[in-house]
Amino acid sequence: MIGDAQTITGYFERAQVAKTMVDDGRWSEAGDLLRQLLTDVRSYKISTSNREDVESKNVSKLFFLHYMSFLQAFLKALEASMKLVLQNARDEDELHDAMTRQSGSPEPPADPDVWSKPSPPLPTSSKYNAKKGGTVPKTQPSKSASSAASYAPSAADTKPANPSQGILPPNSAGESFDASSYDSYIVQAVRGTMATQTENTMSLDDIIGMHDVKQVLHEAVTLPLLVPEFFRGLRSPWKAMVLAGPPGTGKTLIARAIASESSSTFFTVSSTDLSSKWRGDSEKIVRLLFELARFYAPSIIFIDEIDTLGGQRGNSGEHEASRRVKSEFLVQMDGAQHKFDERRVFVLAATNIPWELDEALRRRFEKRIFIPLPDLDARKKLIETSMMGTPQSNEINYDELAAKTEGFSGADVVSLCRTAAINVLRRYDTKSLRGGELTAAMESLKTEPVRNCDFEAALQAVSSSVDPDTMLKCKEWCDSFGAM
Ligand SMILES: Nc1ncnc2c1ncn2[C@@H]1O[C@H](COP(=O)(O)OP(=O)(O)OP(=O)(O)O)[C@@H](O)[C@H]1O
Repeated sequence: MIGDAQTITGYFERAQVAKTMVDDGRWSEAGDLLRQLLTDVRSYKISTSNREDVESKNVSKLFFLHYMSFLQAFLKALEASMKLVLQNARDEDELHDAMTRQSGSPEPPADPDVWSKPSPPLPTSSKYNAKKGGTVPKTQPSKSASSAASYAPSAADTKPANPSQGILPPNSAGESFDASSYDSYIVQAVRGTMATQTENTMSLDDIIGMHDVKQVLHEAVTLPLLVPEFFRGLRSPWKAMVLAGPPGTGKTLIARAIASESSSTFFTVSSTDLSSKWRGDSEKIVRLLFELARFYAPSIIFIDEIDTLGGQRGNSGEHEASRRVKSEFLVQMDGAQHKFDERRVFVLAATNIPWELDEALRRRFEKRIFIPLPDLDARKKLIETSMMGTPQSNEINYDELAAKTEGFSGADVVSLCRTAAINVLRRYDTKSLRGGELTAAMESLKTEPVRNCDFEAALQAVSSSVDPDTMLKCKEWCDSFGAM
């Protein structure tokens, strides 16, 4: 048993070392260590030499199995996350190499700040959703599309006839997008990061509260698709809307829900990505984003943190590159609003600091809506919904709990419930349990109801993440410029 325990502890220590390597960006070393560790874990056999009797053998076996399965799951998760990070790092390198080759010289950035601050890794997977009247097939990037060659055109093949081939799926009419005026790495960038589409089956009913916002979105996005003949002339549908409110109030959630409910293609992009990721190519990316949105219409382009893109123009701190991206964005918004009425593109943006918005951009968002913190009813419903499926005691008074969470955002309320659900564990001394005892205790804890005391403890640990001053400023901006 002692030998087994020592070996297992050793595995944990090596796994921790591998994780540190991943955190430090030492991918290759971490990969080697993980591979070796996995081999060792798989081939490890429990020793029986130091077992005295059958009972102790069984206990140690259970203990062993419990930890081995935990360790294997941990290693697998670590390996998967490392692969993802590696892929992102490789994509960024290839993208950068391709751009350098393209321009013929290695950078000297005109905008050093923009170049030197890398954005966090962007999502790489992207799937196309079912659209009205047909299903857009999921993209299966071809071998060449996903390889370095697709990012970095070779001398012999600088520009393929249609770089979207193998990268972009046909639209619902079966047409292929002609991306011949774009380099394939730009198409890949938009396809892989900005054109990520929702696969969710969310509905507006999943959003708690926000009745007015849901109504406006229903009128602006869903109804014009269902009864286009009504939305003519003076009734032509709204084209752009900005949601302003504190963090964690469900702005992103509502964007996803309306895209899903209206069966629209969903493009989601953070403006930080646009303004800093691909210096010099950002304008092209914005252009392609809008072109693709029209091609796969009906579409919703969701821009998170629009303030980053649409900050006050002419500010001394504003970089030339950011200015160009913003100008392109304004041009594209106008294009989306006038020329392609039959190809519905709805631009939805979100911000926590609306007062930072450029005036020109603000005007283009015809609807400017304040997303408040959830009220008492909404908080109660959020608690009830979050707790659904988790055993809970009848003693819990949701009205009282809702009253105690005044000032919480929706995300804070969800966090409170999660903390309370986990607090069940703290009522028991699981630290002293081992092997079969621990397994049995955990099994019975699954059905142990969450009690008032768990919520009380959670309320000590979780508080509102919203700064009241920022929230007030947000509300004041909406009172001055808002339009429901
Ligand atoms: N009205 C709501 N209905 C249901 N869940 C909500 C609601 N508001 C917040 N939540 C919960 O909070 C989480 C965070 O919400 P979301 O990311 O949409 O907020 P956000 O306003 O976009 O935040 P940020 O400004 O930080 O991007 C959601 O995943 C959900 O669990």
